[in-house]
Amino acid sequence: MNHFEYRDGRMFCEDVPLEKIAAEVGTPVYVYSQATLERHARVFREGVGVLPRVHCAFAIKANPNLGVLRVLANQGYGADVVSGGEMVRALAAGMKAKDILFSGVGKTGEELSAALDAGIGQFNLEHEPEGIALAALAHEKGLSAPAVLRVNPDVDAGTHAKISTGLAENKFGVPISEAPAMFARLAALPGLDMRGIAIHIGSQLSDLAPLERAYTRVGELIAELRAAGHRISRVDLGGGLGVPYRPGDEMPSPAALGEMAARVTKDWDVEIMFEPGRVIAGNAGVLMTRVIWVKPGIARPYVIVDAAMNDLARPSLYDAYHQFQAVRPSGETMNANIAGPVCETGDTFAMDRDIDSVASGDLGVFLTAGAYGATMASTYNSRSLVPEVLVSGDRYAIVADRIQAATVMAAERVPEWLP
Ligand SMILES: Cc1ncc(COP(=O)(O)O)c(C=O)c1O
Ligand SMILES: N[C@@H](CCCC[NH3+])C(=O)O
Repeated sequence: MNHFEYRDGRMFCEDVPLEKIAAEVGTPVYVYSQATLERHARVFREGVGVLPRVHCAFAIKANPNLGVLRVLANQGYGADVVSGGEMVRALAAGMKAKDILFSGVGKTGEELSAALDAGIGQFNLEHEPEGIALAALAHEKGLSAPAVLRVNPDVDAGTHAKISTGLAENKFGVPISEAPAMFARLAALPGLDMRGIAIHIGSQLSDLAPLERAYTRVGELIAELRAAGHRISRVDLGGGLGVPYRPGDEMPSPAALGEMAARVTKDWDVEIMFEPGRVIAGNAGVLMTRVIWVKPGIARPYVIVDAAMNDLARPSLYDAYHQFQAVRPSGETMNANIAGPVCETGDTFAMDRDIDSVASGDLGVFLTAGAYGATMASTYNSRSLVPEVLVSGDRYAIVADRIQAATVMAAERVPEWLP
């Protein structure tokens, strides 16, 4: 069931007309459906639930809003975090420290120390010096840090180059060929409790085959590590499942992922972690915007909307496609470019696209904006930071305020030596 649907010719999120949110909160604004978040969380958990021992940690970089995180915490999700800031959010949202795992190639000593103090459940080590530093910090505190080694399986995930993470040339993980010797050295350190292996080969994967190749390589590595006498109790299989952005896009389901993972891992006898991000949040949110002008262009008009690349960076960053729909469609269509007000030629959301006809003042939405949307927003061009709204049934709450340029400016100052 889709929780963004038209009723009487206008788009609703659950039982709230989007026009009401636009009138009361203004635009641009992100709108999330709690029911969709809950459904996605349940469907993913049930899909991978065919594995005997499995934990789900939401990759909170996809959507770190506190309200959204609370919904997922209530669904039993832990968190995959990549910074001290994300850890603080996960804890504030009610996720238990033991259900938090810490990924990322550049964890600082300060972040590692804070995570040890918080008692998080798993450190995903990205290279040996990081493991040595963590071991020393933990030993000093009289602790033993639960850790897994992230390996780079050198598998082409078949996704956009900028969101591919499992190729040898990418910065993530250690070469799988070097993993056995490195694992042995790390396991020998006091202060580290080396429990297993982690991988994550990329995001927006539309095919399970690269994941299956990567999992298979991990299976071979586990056998090798066990043969060398290591106890392997945990494997983190990362995230990456894609979502449909365009009408007709077909993506593997969580159930298909679960079936494949159960088959490949059947003899592993370990706890399995998953770190889904986009598949949980992507289609649970839209970015609502108002048309400012329809400006004539050479081949087709530019629909200038009040959202811009600073609010939703994916189209300008990855040429990503986000479907545009009018909140109150007239039934007519037009061929147009859609652009924002930012002073960059690349501040476009769509070029040469057939869309619902819109005119100045009309509302529209960019779909599938719940993941890597608001979280990547900035205040470029001194625009406000975009607000976020969570809908549940016929209620809505503003879960992130619009931060005005003046508020951002209040944190800046002119040095006293300047006249
Ligand atoms: C280590 C790690 N885990 C999980 C994710 C979440 O990925 P996705 O949103 O594609 O599920 C990412 C982002 O690609 C990541 O880097
Ligand atoms: N920001 C990317 C995903 C990055 C995944 C993080 N490892 C996107 O919008 O598609």
